[in-house]
Amino acid sequence: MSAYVLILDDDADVATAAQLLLRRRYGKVATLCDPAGLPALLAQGVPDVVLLDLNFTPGFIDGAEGLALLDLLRAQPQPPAVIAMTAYADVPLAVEALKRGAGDFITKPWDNARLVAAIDQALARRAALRGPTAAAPDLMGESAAMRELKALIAGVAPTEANVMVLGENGVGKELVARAIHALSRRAAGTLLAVDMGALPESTFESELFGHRKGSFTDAKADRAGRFQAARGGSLFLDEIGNMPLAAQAKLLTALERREVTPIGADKPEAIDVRIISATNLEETRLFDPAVFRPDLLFRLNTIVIRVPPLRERREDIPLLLSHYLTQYALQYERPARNVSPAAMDGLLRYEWPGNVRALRHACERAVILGQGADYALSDFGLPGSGAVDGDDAAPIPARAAAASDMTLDALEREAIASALSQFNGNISHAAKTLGISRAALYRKLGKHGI
Ligand SMILES: Nc1ncnc2c1ncn2[C@@H]1O[C@H](COP(=O)(O)OP(=O)(O)OP(=O)(O)O)[C@@H](O)[C@H]1O
Repeated sequence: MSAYVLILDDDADVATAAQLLLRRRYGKVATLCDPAGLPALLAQGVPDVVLLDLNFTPGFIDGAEGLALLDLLRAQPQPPAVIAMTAYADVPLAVEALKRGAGDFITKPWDNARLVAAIDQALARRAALRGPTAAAPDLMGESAAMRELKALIAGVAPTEANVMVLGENGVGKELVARAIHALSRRAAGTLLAVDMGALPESTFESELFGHRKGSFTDAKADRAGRFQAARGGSLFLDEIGNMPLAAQAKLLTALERREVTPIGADKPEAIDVRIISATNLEETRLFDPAVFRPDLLFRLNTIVIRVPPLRERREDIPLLLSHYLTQYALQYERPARNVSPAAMDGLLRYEWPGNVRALRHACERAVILGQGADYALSDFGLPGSGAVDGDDAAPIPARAAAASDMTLDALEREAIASALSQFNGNISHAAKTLGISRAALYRKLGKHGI
């Protein structure tokens, strides 16, 4: 990650040890042993995090000089997060540092994992302070649940922690993954998405780890795997719960060693990716060792983000409706219309088993097929949403009749939308019904921007 960490310690050995530990993890790690050089260094750029030795001058252990440096750091226009270090487990001094604005403190000799965790947390807090609601602009919703989700994303994004996103079909897990990447220090790198459920076991290693020319019949040239292609960025492993156990073992080895060996290569290659994974598997299934290896789970779910289903944040429905109805009305050049009060009532009460994806498809359908002055509940074509009530206009027009003025492209969209809605957003079932592979369905979803 491209965070800038400064180690301010008069003991050059200590500073170097910390630098060696941290520079593999953070973009820039500088050391400074003479505090007189601090103003000049700050003039060149303020670090994100400073590890500040409080007992700075040898022989002086009251911490006065360290605290003065802390004040100087805190006085910067965009002050760094400061983690105070003390060799003496000097609690009063550490407390004084916390009072003066240090975010955390650790004692020397430090525990490596604790030090890294403290830096990650400091970075997360800084990001959260930048304002969680400004984060994740694509994720719409102002309900308490969505605000909490966005705050969590903003807090977690700048850390290097692997994140597992859980939630039902169509709740927005991929959007969450994209938001995490966009707000992370890897944002300048790529976010590469891999549908783990659609990856055939036979090509699993080649796809993920790459291969060398001639290593098998079809290996006509060297090929980088997804791990190499995402270097410096994030790898989004979608549908992780659908991975066969054998593939899980291979993925685990790569994550444990933090290196992959392309097929036919004699040397492993170090990996530099952050893993964001997602699944719609229920947690009871995910925690079943017969379904998912606990050791792999442990590697992937450092942070778990649960995306709540739409029925648990119904306040977001009007906003999402208005967004998608407007978007599709523009796209299909249809007039802007309101949702009738009765339709709104039905849409608010609907269970939305396919979540936001289903809502989006329902809006598209309503825009294409709706005939009344306002949108009626029946225009949204929700399975089991109940009868059309008094206020609402005509019954749902027959698809065949409406299809005559639709383009082939729009028909394809409509077929995909109704298959997804029929199976509550379940990609595997929808693909089966449409007679195409899951991978092909994903491509079509991308093509239609669904
Ligand atoms: N909060 C939201 N705001 C706006 N659009 C959303 C939101 N959540 C989901 N969507 C839209 O719903 C659709 C499904 O979202 P996404 O692909 O992220 O869901 P998912 O949980 O990854 O689905 P699946 O489990 O089926 O892969 C996308 O079109 C996405 O843009």
